[in-house]
Amino acid sequence: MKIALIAHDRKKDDLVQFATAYQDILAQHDLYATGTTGSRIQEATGLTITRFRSGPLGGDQQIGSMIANNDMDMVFFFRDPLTAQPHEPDVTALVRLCDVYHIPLATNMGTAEILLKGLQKGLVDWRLNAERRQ
Ligand SMILES: O=C(CO)COP(=O)(O)O
Repeated sequence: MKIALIAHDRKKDDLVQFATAYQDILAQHDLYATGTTGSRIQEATGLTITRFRSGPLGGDQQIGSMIANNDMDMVFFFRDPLTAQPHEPDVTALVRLCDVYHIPLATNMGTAEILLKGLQKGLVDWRLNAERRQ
């Protein structure tokens, strides 16, 4: 499975904590992240992560491009609902593409835990068998 990990600045500690707690599961998958989030998780866990640009510099759009190419299976995007982002249109676009392509998306820790436990139990395997859409 290809999994994207993204967090806004005030949510990065949460995502690092999450990735640390579940690193054994995450290590079994191909991980992608926006620039700064990826660095933080790599430092904390040693997980191998393909890093894109920082979110405000296009990283959200790079991950969105993978989704549009049906090349991403799950997204953990810990958004900060209390801080305006300079690249808000990119944030909205990424969430929208997840909905367009039926990509499981967790935007907070509560959903993230359920999603990852579901992944571990094989509940998301339908993605691997699904017809590739273009
Ligand atoms: O801004 C982001 C998501 O919208 C995240 O980008 P960084 O991981 O580079 O901080």
